[in-house]
Amino acid sequence: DKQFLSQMFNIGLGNIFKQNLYNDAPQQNAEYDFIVVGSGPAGCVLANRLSENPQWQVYLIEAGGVESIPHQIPIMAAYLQGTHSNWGYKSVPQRAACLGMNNQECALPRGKILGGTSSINFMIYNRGNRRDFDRWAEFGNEGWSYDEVLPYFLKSENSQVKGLAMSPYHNHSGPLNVEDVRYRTEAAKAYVKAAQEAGHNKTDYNGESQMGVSFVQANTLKGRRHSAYRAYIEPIRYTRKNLHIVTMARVTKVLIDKQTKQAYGVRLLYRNTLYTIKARKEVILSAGAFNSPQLLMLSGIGPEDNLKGIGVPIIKELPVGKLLYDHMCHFGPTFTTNSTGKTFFVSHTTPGLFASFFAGDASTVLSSIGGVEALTFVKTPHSKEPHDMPDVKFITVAGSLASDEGTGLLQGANFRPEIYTKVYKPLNDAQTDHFSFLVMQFHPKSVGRLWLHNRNPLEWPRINPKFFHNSDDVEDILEGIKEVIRISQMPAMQKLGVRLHDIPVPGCEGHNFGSDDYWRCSIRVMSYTLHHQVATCRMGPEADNSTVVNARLQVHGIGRLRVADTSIIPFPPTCHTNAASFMIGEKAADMIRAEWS
Ligand SMILES: Cc1cc2nc3c(=O)[nH]c(=O)nc-3n(C[C@H](O)[C@H](O)[C@H](O)COP(=O)(O)OP(=O)(O)OC[C@H]3O[C@@H](n4cnc5c(N)ncnc54)[C@H](O)[C@@H]3O)c2cc1C
Repeated sequence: DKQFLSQMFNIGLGNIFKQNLYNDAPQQNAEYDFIVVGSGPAGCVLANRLSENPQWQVYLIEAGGVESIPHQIPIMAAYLQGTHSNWGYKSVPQRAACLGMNNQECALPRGKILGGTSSINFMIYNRGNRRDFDRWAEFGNEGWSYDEVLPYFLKSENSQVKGLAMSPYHNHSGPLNVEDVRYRTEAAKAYVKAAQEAGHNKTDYNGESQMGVSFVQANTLKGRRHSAYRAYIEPIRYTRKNLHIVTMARVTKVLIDKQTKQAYGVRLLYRNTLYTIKARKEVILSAGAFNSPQLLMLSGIGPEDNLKGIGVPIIKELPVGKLLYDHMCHFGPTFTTNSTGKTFFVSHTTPGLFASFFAGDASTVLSSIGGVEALTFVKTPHSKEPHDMPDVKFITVAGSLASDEGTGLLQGANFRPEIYTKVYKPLNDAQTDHFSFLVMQFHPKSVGRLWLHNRNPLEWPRINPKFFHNSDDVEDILEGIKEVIRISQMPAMQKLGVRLHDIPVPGCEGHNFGSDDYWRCSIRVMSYTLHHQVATCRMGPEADNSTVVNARLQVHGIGRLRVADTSIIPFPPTCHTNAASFMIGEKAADMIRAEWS
């Protein structure tokens, strides 16, 4: 069966064929109206919306390739991190977090593919708290309050979630599909009930209030991944003649006139040749929270000390990469039930399952979005946030690191093998039914940064998220873990015989299992980022020396250059970041259209 899985990975001939046939290979000194660098959600939206104007020639440049069969199968999400669709970044070794990872390096995957990270992510659709956006606006970003961004969330959404047909918070005619996950385990159903027994309301977390529990809303279409590529590019790729797309092409620099401080194009590496591509109107960086700042710095826009240190002439001094927020979580706790044989393990996969999936059956385990089933937004007792602002979230996941038997998830997250062999393999061996929680903190006090250690554009930026340098962040997650355990003791859970899986994680055996100190230790060992890096090109008024772009997403002091992706988000949001990236793309496209039309 494992062999069958690996064979599935190697299929994709149709895509390779398409990629060669429809690739708009660069021509030296070619000119377009807009150059969009990077095809994540923001880049795909921009490419689509700007090319709605037939007068405008748009060039979308993507460093990676195209989706193939495994990208479509939601349960395989974690495996995609082991493929070329992932840039494969790792943090510098951490001293206060990721202690369970090889060399204490946290894995920081990012999509390198047409569709960007939306083609390898876990497909959770989650927009954020009203107060997040109101805070962006209060920070000096005119036009970004909740009431002003909601129309752009709606514009992108095609909701098919049951019970939301009449909700003013949802649209049913946008390009990006949102639906329920049809495959649901008994444990998840019991959990949603138990959370309500514990006092958490059932809610639509993308609606009036986030607070409470809900089954997850997913970016899938009939049970298959619906990425930015599928939603915004595929439907127009072969028909819209003014949209030009090149894949496997890497932008190495933005070209900026030193006198006028105007961007006029990009340098592009394609099949070992460097090209100059020119923009008549604008260059838009949508290369993601690591690569947009990297490209700015390679182009002479960044902190003076860093650029001087690597010998890049400075065009504009700005605090690019000086801020980096992310959402850390604790992988666990895991709970067992008193049954066996129901939990999905990868060795249960059969060719028949794949056959029914591709025949259109969206109800099998293959449509489960990497095992994610329910979300609970919680304000813990020690939180000083307003009453409607959660500080932690619980992600209910079918199974655990045992589900893929120590393969995709373990390797993708860079966990040391003994984490699996000691803590999770016993669940495999006994085929014990179980489920887990990722307990995530929304508003960390720890702040990281990103910098370049040389000017080679093909090298990784250095990334130090400094997770848990402020131990208040650990305390928030500890509060969350205690609440999860309380919910597990509710009648609906007890009917399944739910109990805490109590094998201590390696490195924490010295603490009494279940004590606060045990969990504090476990939080630092089993730290697992949810990959919501933001603020590396922070949006805000120019007078604020922590910001890189203004509210129109224009780089301060540079003409014809914008950044539009999650790097502009000024504060850690109360959500996952994919939906926001679509919203940013929609809003950016509207602003650009208004300015150039
Ligand atoms: C494993 C994982 C799981 C996640 N799960 C979820 C989830 O379930 N729900 C959720 O809301 N969020 C999730 N996220 C986060 C979310 O997917 C991202 O925040 C979002 O997709 C970011 O979009 P973006 O447009 O900012 O950039 P990206 O999607 O990162 O896109 C950037 C694109 O630019 C390209 N690029 C970069 N540099 C260059 C260059 N020099 N030249 C050409 N192209 C370049 C990249 O290859 C990439 O395609 C997850 C992230 C990860 C990594």
